[in-house]
Amino acid sequence: MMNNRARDLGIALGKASTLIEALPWLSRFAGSTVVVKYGGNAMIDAELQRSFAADMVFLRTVGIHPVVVHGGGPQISAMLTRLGMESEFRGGLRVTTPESADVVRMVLVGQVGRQLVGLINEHGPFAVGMSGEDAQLFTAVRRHAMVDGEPVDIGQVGDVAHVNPDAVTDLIAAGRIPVIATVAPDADGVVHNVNADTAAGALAVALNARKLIVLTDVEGLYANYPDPASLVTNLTAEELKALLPTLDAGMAPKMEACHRAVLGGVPAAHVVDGRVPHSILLEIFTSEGFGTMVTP
Ligand SMILES: Nc1ncnc2c1ncn2[C@@H]1O[C@H](COP(=O)(O)OP(=O)(O)O)[C@@H](O)[C@H]1O
Ligand SMILES: CC(=O)N[C@@H](CCC(=O)OP(=O)(O)O)C(=O)O
Repeated sequence: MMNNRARDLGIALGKASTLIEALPWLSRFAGSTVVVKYGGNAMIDAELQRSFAADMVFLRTVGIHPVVVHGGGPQISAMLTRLGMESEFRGGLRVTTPESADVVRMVLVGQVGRQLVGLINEHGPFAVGMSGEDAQLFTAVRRHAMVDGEPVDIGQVGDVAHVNPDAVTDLIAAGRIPVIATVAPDADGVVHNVNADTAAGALAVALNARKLIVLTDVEGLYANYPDPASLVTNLTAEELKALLPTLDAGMAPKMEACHRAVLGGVPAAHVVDGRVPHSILLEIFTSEGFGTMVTP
């Protein structure tokens, strides 16, 4: 039987080797911007939210610039239910009336965004919440959902037509962590509901990010969903392009965002399991990486 001293030494050596394994990644990514999309389904547990906040502060402390784009789909649906309103999705996107657009904005900006800002700021004066409306961060253009190959009108739902990166880079230069809610005005000032994966992909391109990391509630992309043996660890943009039309509602916007990011010059886009505490750190600072990685 192993004595306690030998066991403690083994644990200590394991910790030291984890730290030393991080060294090349720490120097490689210092000074770069990483866009992290934090999905509403990965936010359900308070402990996970706290570890997510600590991870963002960890990245900032080692000289990486994290930019958080958050979702909140389940939280919007819960609020709509409380208000006696229906949630309807077409092609993975929420059908958004002027009334539900108000609720989307209230929940993303006033509830989910505030919560994340508060958790990050338990560590110091770092996080600043904003939405696509602030400093003209995003200009939206109305989009349709694709259902059975046909475009369907789903109301006030937008894609990102234009990004003002200064709105974010000014905050980064001041040492802040931007926490972004994805509602955005169109050219006429009408606020649109933008899917958070979509917005994160567009923002990663506009910021010349080193990585886009999408945190969700599944290990990564399954080629043959839901067979866990079909987890795809790496794929190129071209391989992904072939898969996109086959993907179901939840995964489609994420993989489209990864595709848009790498085609737009982001060197790597990842989908990782937000249910695993510190999965972002495992992805960035270990040689094996974590989840699914898309490269150009
Ligand atoms: N091919 C696939 N691989 C992995 N997950 C998939 C796939 N197709 C559909 N999904 C579903 O997508 C979900 C993630 O999307 P979603 O629920 O919108 O999460 P989020 O709130 O993080 O944006 C997974 O929980 C899974 O049920
Ligand atoms: C147009 C559209 O569908 N918008 C999303 C915005 C929030 C989101 O994307 O949240 P998750 O990342 O948690 O799914 C919605 O209304 O649910």
